[in-house]
Amino acid sequence: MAGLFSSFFEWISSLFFSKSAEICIVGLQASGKTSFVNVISNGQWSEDVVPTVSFNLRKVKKGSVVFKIWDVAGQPKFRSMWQRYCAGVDAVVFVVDSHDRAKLETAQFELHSLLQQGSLTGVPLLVLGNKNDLAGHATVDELIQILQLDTIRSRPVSCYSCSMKSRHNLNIVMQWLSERGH
Ligand SMILES: Nc1nc2c(ncn2[C@@H]2O[C@H](COP(=O)(O)OP(=O)(O)OP(=O)(O)O)[C@@H](O)[C@H]2O)c(=O)[nH]1
Ligand SMILES: [Mg+2]
Repeated sequence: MAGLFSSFFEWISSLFFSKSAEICIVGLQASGKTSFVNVISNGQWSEDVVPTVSFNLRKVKKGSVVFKIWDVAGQPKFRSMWQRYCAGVDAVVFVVDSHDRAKLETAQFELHSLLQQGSLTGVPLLVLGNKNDLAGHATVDELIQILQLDTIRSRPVSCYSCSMKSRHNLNIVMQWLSERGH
């Protein structure tokens, strides 16, 4: 009963005290960016996701935070667009397929090229090591090392291992993103 009452109270307060956060999601193709947006917006995970062309803009309300989310395509021909959508957002989410170890070096290169852009100065970064439901995925410690996350200065950086399929760690990811709301 107490739980029901507090959920009701949270729902009422979210109607009156909503915050907003603008998020840009980038990363190599097939890392799971669109899957992430699908799972957090309607709970649906699918094996058949159409590769994104250019970008999608979605609005998602979670608790008291309204997220404006740029889901930008990851194929090589679209990567030069990333910086345009990342400029001035409240957080950049960089998604990697932690099971596809052969692509981690390219992910490292693309991440650091993006962060060099002056328009992204100070923007918080969240790195998601997605697909941790697959055996042999890279751990957070491995991702920190291979993606050279410990060399990133002048911005908050966090890294979580997660799975859009099993939803592992999605609560903590959404908590991190909600803290970017204002
Ligand atoms: N096993 C597993 N597969 C996943 C997971 N997340 C996404 N996938 C699959 O990975 C494939 C690519 O997912 P997308 O969400 O389209 O990837 P994307 O990063 O949006 O790709 P682009 O739009 O081309 O940049 C799809 O077949 C998804 O079902 C996960 O957590 N585990
Ligand atoms: Mg996509």
